[in-house]
Amino acid sequence: MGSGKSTVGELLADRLGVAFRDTDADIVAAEGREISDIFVEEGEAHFRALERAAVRTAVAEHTGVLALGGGAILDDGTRALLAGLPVAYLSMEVEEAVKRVGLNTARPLLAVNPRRQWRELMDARRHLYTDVARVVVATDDRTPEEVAQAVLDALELKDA
Ligand SMILES: Nc1ncnc2c1ncn2[C@@H]1O[C@H](COP(=O)(O)OP(=O)(O)O)[C@@H](O)[C@H]1O
Ligand SMILES: O=C(O)C1=C[C@@H](OP(=O)(O)O)[C@@H](O)[C@H](O)C1
Ligand SMILES: [Mg+2]
Repeated sequence: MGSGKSTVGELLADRLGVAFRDTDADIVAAEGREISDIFVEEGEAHFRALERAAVRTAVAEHTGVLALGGGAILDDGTRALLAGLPVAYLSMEVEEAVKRVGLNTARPLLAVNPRRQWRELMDARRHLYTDVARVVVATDDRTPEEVAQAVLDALELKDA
């Protein structure tokens, strides 16, 4: 959360001259309510199922850059959908995460004690990110434009 998937994904799509999609935005549009409302009203398991369906649809019908939510990799089915695709893991340290999204209530999983919650989430998730990703790009001391360039370089992609 907050590593820049949505921001950098859009920049990357511009650089590549392809379309951009974001599964969180797809879910909000399809459900007609915010992510935080889905978590509160129906819980995380339900959100992960909606997310899996959104990833399945996007992978099937979209050509371009796709940003996922940070917890998408927790779901076995979602990880299976990503197998073999050029997935980039945008990493950062906890202090940078707190600066970027620390008290942002749009992210329900960080709503209370963001530093501790972010550490706990990362302890549970780090190995899944590195398993699924083809490349890892550190974002801490880079602007979004620099991150996009680093992803292009790491995946050996060329500008449009
Ligand atoms: N490389 C960066 N440096 C500084 N701030 C960033 C960077 N990437 C993203 N941000 C900011 O961090 C916040 C979260 O970015 P976002 O793209 O929504 O992350 P994600 O989709 O991974 O949760 C936004 O306010 C965004 O402007
Ligand atoms: O890490 C997570 O579990 C989540 C990350 C969010 O997306 P971003 O990673 O784009 O913030 C969003 O899908 C939801 O709040 C849950
Ligand atoms: Mg996002």
